[in-house]
Amino acid sequence: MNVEAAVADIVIAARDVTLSFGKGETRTDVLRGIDLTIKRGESVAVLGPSGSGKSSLMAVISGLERASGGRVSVAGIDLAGLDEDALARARRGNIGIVLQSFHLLPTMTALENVAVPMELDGADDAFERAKAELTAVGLAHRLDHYPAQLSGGEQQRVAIARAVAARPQILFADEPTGNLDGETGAAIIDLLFARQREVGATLMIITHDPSLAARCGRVLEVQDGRIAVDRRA
Ligand SMILES: Nc1ncnc2c1ncn2[C@@H]1O[C@H](COP(=O)(O)OP(=O)(O)OP(=O)(O)O)[C@@H](O)[C@H]1O
Repeated sequence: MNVEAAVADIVIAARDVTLSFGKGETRTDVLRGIDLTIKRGESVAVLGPSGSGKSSLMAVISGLERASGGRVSVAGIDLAGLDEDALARARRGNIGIVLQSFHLLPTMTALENVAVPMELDGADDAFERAKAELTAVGLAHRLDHYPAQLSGGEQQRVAIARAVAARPQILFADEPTGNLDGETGAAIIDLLFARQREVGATLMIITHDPSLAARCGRVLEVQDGRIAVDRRA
Protein backbone atom coordinates (compact mmCIF):
# COMPACT_ATOMS: atom_id res chain seq x y z
CA MET A 1 0.00 0.00 0.00
CA ASN A 2 1.35 3.43 -0.85
CA VAL A 3 1.70 6.20 1.72
CA GLU A 4 -1.33 8.25 0.54
CA ALA A 5 -3.60 5.21 0.70
CA ALA A 6 -2.34 4.34 4.17
CA VAL A 7 -3.04 7.88 5.40
CA ALA A 8 -6.50 7.92 3.79
CA ASP A 9 -7.25 4.73 5.68
CA ILE A 10 -6.84 6.46 9.04
CA VAL A 11 -10.15 7.88 10.27
CA ILE A 12 -9.16 8.99 13.75
CA ALA A 13 -5.77 10.23 14.86
CA ALA A 14 -5.07 11.57 18.35
CA ARG A 15 -1.62 12.83 19.33
CA ASP A 16 -0.71 13.57 22.93
CA VAL A 17 -4.28 14.60 23.70
CA THR A 18 -5.00 16.01 27.13
CA LEU A 19 -8.24 17.12 28.78
CA SER A 20 -8.37 19.03 32.05
CA PHE A 21 -11.14 20.78 33.96
CA GLY A 22 -10.76 23.59 36.48
CA LYS A 23 -7.68 25.49 37.56
CA GLY A 24 -5.17 25.43 40.40
CA GLU A 25 -6.17 23.29 43.39
CA THR A 26 -9.40 22.09 41.76
CA ARG A 27 -7.83 21.13 38.46
CA THR A 28 -8.69 17.62 37.29
CA ASP A 29 -6.59 16.01 34.60
CA VAL A 30 -9.00 13.64 32.92
CA LEU A 31 -6.99 12.65 29.83
CA ARG A 32 -3.22 12.60 30.29
CA GLY A 33 -1.64 12.10 26.89
CA ILE A 34 -3.64 9.94 24.51
CA ASP A 35 -2.00 8.63 21.34
CA LEU A 36 -4.35 6.67 19.16
CA THR A 37 -4.79 5.80 15.50
CA ILE A 38 -7.95 4.10 14.29
CA LYS A 39 -8.41 2.86 10.74
CA ARG A 40 -11.46 2.67 8.55
CA GLY A 41 -13.63 -0.34 9.32
CA GLU A 42 -12.09 -1.14 12.70
CA SER A 43 -14.32 -2.15 15.61
CA VAL A 44 -12.86 -0.94 18.89
CA ALA A 45 -14.06 -1.72 22.41
CA VAL A 46 -13.08 0.70 25.16
CA LEU A 47 -12.86 -0.81 28.62
CA GLY A 48 -11.68 0.56 31.94
CA PRO A 49 -12.79 1.40 35.46
CA SER A 50 -15.51 3.94 36.20
CA GLY A 51 -14.06 7.44 36.06
CA SER A 52 -10.95 6.39 34.11
CA GLY A 53 -11.79 8.70 31.18
CA LYS A 54 -13.57 6.51 28.62
CA SER A 55 -16.49 8.85 27.96
CA SER A 56 -14.13 11.83 27.93
CA LEU A 57 -11.93 10.12 25.35
CA MET A 58 -14.96 9.47 23.15
CA ALA A 59 -16.17 13.06 23.59
CA VAL A 60 -12.83 14.47 22.48
CA ILE A 61 -12.31 12.25 19.44
CA SER A 62 -15.92 12.67 18.31
CA GLY A 63 -15.64 16.46 18.49
CA LEU A 64 -18.20 16.86 21.29
CA GLU A 65 -15.55 18.21 23.63
CA ARG A 66 -12.43 20.20 22.78
CA ALA A 67 -9.11 18.78 23.88
CA SER A 68 -7.06 20.95 26.27
CA GLY A 69 -3.88 19.97 24.47
CA GLY A 70 -2.60 17.82 21.62
CA ARG A 71 -4.19 17.21 18.23
CA VAL A 72 -7.24 15.32 17.09
CA SER A 73 -8.07 14.71 13.46
CA VAL A 74 -11.12 12.90 12.14
CA ALA A 75 -11.30 11.81 8.51
CA GLY A 76 -8.24 13.97 7.85
CA ILE A 77 -9.80 17.13 9.35
CA ASP A 78 -7.99 18.79 12.26
CA LEU A 79 -10.76 19.42 14.80
CA ALA A 80 -8.88 22.28 16.52
CA GLY A 81 -9.27 24.39 13.37
CA LEU A 82 -13.08 24.18 13.30
CA ASP A 83 -15.55 26.51 15.03
CA GLU A 84 -18.71 25.06 16.64
CA ASP A 85 -20.79 25.32 13.46
CA ALA A 86 -18.14 23.71 11.31
CA LEU A 87 -17.72 20.96 13.92
CA ALA A 88 -21.46 20.26 13.92
CA ARG A 89 -21.47 20.16 10.11
CA ALA A 90 -18.48 17.81 10.05
CA ARG A 91 -20.25 15.46 12.48
CA ARG A 92 -23.62 15.48 10.73
CA GLY A 93 -24.05 12.52 8.45
CA ASN A 94 -20.47 11.32 8.98
CA ILE A 95 -20.55 10.47 12.67
CA GLY A 96 -23.28 8.70 14.64
CA ILE A 97 -23.11 8.99 18.41
CA VAL A 98 -25.05 7.15 21.13
CA LEU A 99 -24.42 8.70 24.54
CA GLN A 100 -25.32 7.40 28.00
CA SER A 101 -27.88 10.19 28.36
CA PHE A 102 -29.71 9.81 25.10
CA HIS A 103 -30.20 13.47 24.18
CA LEU A 104 -33.55 12.90 22.51
CA LEU A 105 -35.52 16.05 21.84
CA PRO A 106 -38.46 15.99 24.28
CA THR A 107 -40.87 17.83 21.98
CA MET A 108 -40.43 15.37 19.13
CA THR A 109 -41.85 11.87 18.78
CA ALA A 110 -39.57 8.86 18.43
CA LEU A 111 -40.10 8.96 14.66
CA GLU A 112 -39.30 12.67 14.45
CA ASN A 113 -36.19 12.29 16.62
CA VAL A 114 -34.79 9.84 14.07
CA ALA A 115 -36.15 11.43 10.89
CA VAL A 116 -35.61 15.15 11.42
CA PRO A 117 -31.76 15.09 11.49
CA MET A 118 -31.79 13.18 8.18
CA GLU A 119 -34.34 15.57 6.74
CA LEU A 120 -32.13 18.52 7.74
CA ASP A 121 -29.36 16.77 5.87
CA GLY A 122 -31.51 16.78 2.74
CA ALA A 123 -32.80 13.18 2.68
CA ASP A 124 -36.12 12.93 0.77
CA ASP A 125 -37.04 9.63 2.36
CA ALA A 126 -36.10 10.55 5.95
CA PHE A 127 -39.39 9.43 7.50
CA GLU A 128 -39.45 6.10 5.67
CA ARG A 129 -35.88 5.37 6.68
CA ALA A 130 -36.57 6.42 10.26
CA LYS A 131 -39.58 4.12 10.41
CA ALA A 132 -37.54 1.21 9.05
CA GLU A 133 -34.74 1.82 11.56
CA LEU A 134 -37.14 2.09 14.51
CA THR A 135 -38.77 -1.13 13.35
CA ALA A 136 -35.32 -2.77 13.26
CA VAL A 137 -34.77 -1.85 16.93
CA GLY A 138 -38.19 -3.26 17.85
CA LEU A 139 -40.08 0.02 18.23
CA ALA A 140 -42.57 -0.09 15.36
CA HIS A 141 -45.33 0.25 17.98
CA ARG A 142 -43.80 3.36 19.57
CA LEU A 143 -43.27 5.68 16.58
CA ASP A 144 -45.60 8.40 17.83
CA HIS A 145 -44.55 8.31 21.49
CA TYR A 146 -42.61 11.19 23.00
CA PRO A 147 -39.41 10.44 24.95
CA ALA A 148 -41.18 10.98 28.30
CA GLN A 149 -43.64 8.25 27.31
CA LEU A 150 -40.87 5.73 26.63
CA SER A 151 -38.94 3.51 29.05
CA GLY A 152 -35.19 4.04 29.48
CA GLY A 153 -34.41 1.06 27.27
CA GLU A 154 -36.83 2.28 24.60
CA GLN A 155 -35.22 5.73 24.64
CA GLN A 156 -31.84 4.06 24.29
CA ARG A 157 -33.09 2.19 21.22
CA VAL A 158 -34.44 5.40 19.67
CA ALA A 159 -31.00 6.97 20.21
CA ILE A 160 -29.37 3.98 18.51
CA ALA A 161 -31.82 4.11 15.59
CA ARG A 162 -31.04 7.83 15.20
CA ALA A 163 -27.30 7.20 15.26
CA VAL A 164 -27.29 4.47 12.62
CA ALA A 165 -30.14 5.62 10.36
CA ALA A 166 -27.96 7.87 8.21
CA ARG A 167 -25.35 5.10 7.79
CA PRO A 168 -22.46 7.17 9.19
CA GLN A 169 -18.84 6.28 8.47
CA ILE A 170 -18.00 6.46 12.17
CA LEU A 171 -20.20 5.16 14.98
CA PHE A 172 -19.54 5.93 18.63
CA ALA A 173 -21.57 4.25 21.36
CA ASP A 174 -21.20 4.78 25.11
CA GLU A 175 -22.53 1.68 26.89
CA PRO A 176 -25.24 1.17 24.25
CA THR A 177 -26.84 -1.75 26.06
CA GLY A 178 -26.67 -0.27 29.58
CA ASN A 179 -30.45 -0.08 29.98
CA LEU A 180 -31.39 -3.20 28.06
CA ASP A 181 -32.08 -6.77 29.13
CA GLY A 182 -29.69 -9.42 27.81
CA GLU A 183 -31.76 -10.51 24.85
CA THR A 184 -32.65 -7.00 23.64
CA GLY A 185 -29.07 -5.87 24.23
CA ALA A 186 -27.69 -8.72 22.12
CA ALA A 187 -30.11 -7.87 19.29
CA ILE A 188 -29.08 -4.20 19.41
CA ILE A 189 -25.40 -5.10 19.28
CA ASP A 190 -26.08 -7.38 16.29
CA LEU A 191 -27.73 -4.38 14.62
CA LEU A 192 -24.78 -2.09 15.34
CA PHE A 193 -22.33 -4.57 13.85
CA ALA A 194 -24.63 -5.18 10.86
CA ARG A 195 -24.83 -1.43 10.14
CA GLN A 196 -21.07 -1.18 10.54
CA ARG A 197 -20.50 -3.95 7.97
CA GLU A 198 -22.98 -2.46 5.48
CA VAL A 199 -20.87 0.65 4.98
CA GLY A 200 -17.48 -0.55 6.24
CA ALA A 201 -17.82 1.96 9.07
CA THR A 202 -15.56 2.41 12.05
CA LEU A 203 -17.19 1.43 15.33
CA MET A 204 -16.08 2.43 18.81
CA ILE A 205 -18.01 1.09 21.79
CA ILE A 206 -17.50 1.85 25.47
CA THR A 207 -18.57 -1.17 27.44
CA HIS A 208 -18.17 -3.03 30.70
CA ASP A 209 -19.32 -6.23 28.99
CA PRO A 210 -16.43 -8.63 28.22
CA SER A 211 -18.53 -10.63 25.73
CA LEU A 212 -19.22 -7.47 23.72
CA ALA A 213 -15.54 -6.51 23.84
CA ALA A 214 -14.71 -9.98 22.52
CA ARG A 215 -16.73 -9.25 19.37
CA CYS A 216 -14.56 -6.22 18.55
CA GLY A 217 -11.36 -6.50 16.54
CA ARG A 218 -9.47 -4.29 18.96
CA VAL A 219 -9.67 -3.61 22.67
CA LEU A 220 -8.43 -0.48 24.44
CA GLU A 221 -8.21 -0.28 28.20
CA VAL A 222 -8.24 3.19 29.69
CA GLN A 223 -6.73 3.67 33.13
CA ASP A 224 -6.30 6.99 34.85
CA GLY A 225 -6.62 9.02 31.65
CA ARG A 226 -4.20 6.94 29.61
CA ILE A 227 -4.49 4.00 27.24
CA ALA A 228 -2.94 1.24 29.31
CA VAL A 229 -3.69 -1.64 26.95
CA ASP A 230 -4.20 -1.67 23.17
CA ARG A 231 -4.61 -5.14 21.76
CA ARG A 232 -5.98 -6.63 18.57
CA ALA A 233 -7.95 -9.84 18.50
N1 LIG B 1 -16.96 18.73 33.30
C1 LIG B 1 -16.17 18.09 34.18
N2 LIG B 1 -15.58 18.74 35.22
C2 LIG B 1 -14.78 18.10 36.08
N3 LIG B 1 -14.48 16.80 36.02
C3 LIG B 1 -15.04 16.09 35.02
C4 LIG B 1 -15.90 16.69 34.05
N4 LIG B 1 -16.28 15.72 33.17
C5 LIG B 1 -15.69 14.58 33.61
N5 LIG B 1 -14.95 14.80 34.71
C6 LIG B 1 -14.18 13.79 35.46
O1 LIG B 1 -13.40 13.06 34.56
C7 LIG B 1 -13.26 11.72 35.01
C8 LIG B 1 -13.50 10.77 33.86
O2 LIG B 1 -14.89 10.80 33.52
P1 LIG B 1 -15.47 9.89 32.35
O3 LIG B 1 -16.93 10.14 32.29
O4 LIG B 1 -14.67 10.10 31.12
O5 LIG B 1 -15.17 8.44 32.93
P2 LIG B 1 -15.63 7.00 32.40
O6 LIG B 1 -14.41 6.15 32.35
O7 LIG B 1 -16.41 7.14 31.15
O8 LIG B 1 -16.57 6.52 33.61
P3 LIG B 1 -17.90 5.58 33.68
O9 LIG B 1 -17.48 4.17 33.33
O10 LIG B 1 -18.29 5.73 35.12
O11 LIG B 1 -18.91 6.16 32.71
C9 LIG B 1 -14.20 11.55 36.18
O12 LIG B 1 -13.45 11.51 37.38
C10 LIG B 1 -15.09 12.76 36.12
O13 LIG B 1 -15.46 13.20 37.40
